[in-house]
Amino acid sequence: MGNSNIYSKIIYTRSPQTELRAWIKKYEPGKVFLATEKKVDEIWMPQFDDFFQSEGIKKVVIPAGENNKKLESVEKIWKFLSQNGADRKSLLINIGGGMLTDLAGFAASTFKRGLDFLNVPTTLLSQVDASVGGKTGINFNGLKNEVGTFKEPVAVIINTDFLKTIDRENFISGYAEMIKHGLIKSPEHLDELKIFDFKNIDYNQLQEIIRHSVEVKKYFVANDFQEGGIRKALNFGHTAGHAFESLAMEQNRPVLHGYAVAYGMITELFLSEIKCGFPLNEQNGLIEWLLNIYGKLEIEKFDFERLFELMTHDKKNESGRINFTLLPKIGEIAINQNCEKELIFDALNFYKNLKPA
Ligand SMILES: NC(=O)c1ccc[n+]([C@@H]2O[C@H](COP(=O)([O-])OP(=O)(O)OC[C@H]3O[C@@H](n4cnc5c(N)ncnc54)[C@H](O)[C@@H]3O)[C@@H](O)[C@H]2O)c1
Ligand SMILES: O=C(O)C(=O)C[C@@H](O)[C@H](O)[C@H](O)COP(=O)(O)O
Ligand SMILES: [Zn+2]
Repeated sequence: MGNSNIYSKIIYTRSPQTELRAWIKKYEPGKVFLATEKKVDEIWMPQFDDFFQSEGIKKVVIPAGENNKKLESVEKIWKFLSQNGADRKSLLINIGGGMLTDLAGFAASTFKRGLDFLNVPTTLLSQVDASVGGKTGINFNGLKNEVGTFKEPVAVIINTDFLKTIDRENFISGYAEMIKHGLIKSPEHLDELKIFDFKNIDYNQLQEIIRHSVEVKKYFVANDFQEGGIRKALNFGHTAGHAFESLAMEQNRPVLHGYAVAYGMITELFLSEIKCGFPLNEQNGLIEWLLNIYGKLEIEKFDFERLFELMTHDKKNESGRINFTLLPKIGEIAINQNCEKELIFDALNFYKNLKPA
């Protein structure tokens, strides 16, 4: 497993065009390209179109939404790059949420075996998590991120102004990954999240909190780029969370990724108490808080087999065993926690019986 101590340059700015101009200058004229998605294109690109046109940058636009994080969309980007003469020394600028940065990062990292890409994340979730750390990928066969690569963007340009146009659901979806960062590494970060007023957002304060979250992500990425060990911390809540997300998708009642992670964290806090002695009083308080923000995905007993089956595809599994990342306490992780089917069913039953807030 390759470890890496290098990571992309992360730039916080309220003037993304200035930063972009400096990056574009590093590449040959005509060899810089732009990928975005429909909604971001409509809301934000009118402010960028003149700039990109003046730099001679061509754009490909993908339909918005998680169901477009798929092979056909990758092909669309590959074709665009191919038809416009992209080569190994080219740069692809990705502007969008996590769907787009995962997808276009994957397209860039595989086209001609990999060209540079730069992420400009436009959702909270992509600013604190998806655009950073080099996991790229697409969903395949009903499974989350089933095909992907590890390749870091050359830079990530974070501008909190983009967050002024995202809706409340997408804001709190991103918030779940921040809560995860607090739980796995930083009680201080968790405390600031508990008191942050996200009904009345102070964008300067938000930028600082985003920075704290990104620091947690960077720590694990820098120490274990290809997830051989401690990077699995960043997957807390995701073994169950991805199963909930896939189940909801196949039952035509999709949930946002961060919501699924919140449901997954509730389930895995239960397992954390049983397997690692996570304090019960704190577990109760956290679950109540999460239920209050995220509500519940209602599940039935007959869903348990399917959820378990989905978990058997988790990327942390080894030798047919389902491995969770669990917490002995806030800020401490225990990776590779193998749980048997019976215990997983107990956890699902615990989740099922919770009363929505
Ligand atoms: N690579 C990683 O490490 C990593 C980490 C976490 C999540 N992810 C992935 O990220 C994806 C979720 O990302 P997401 O939550 O950003 O979803 P998303 O990209 O689908 O964006 C959410 C919604 O917000 C819209 N949107 C984007 N920017 C906007 C803006 N500035 N204003 C208004 N609307 C805007 C989009 O069109 C979409 O409707 C999932 O596929 C998840 O698996 C990847
Ligand atoms: O960066 C990581 O490592 C993560 O696990 C971050 C997660 O929030 C993210 O959802 C990631 O895409 C999940 O990866 P996967 O390997 O479980 O598909
Ligand atoms: Zn996630």
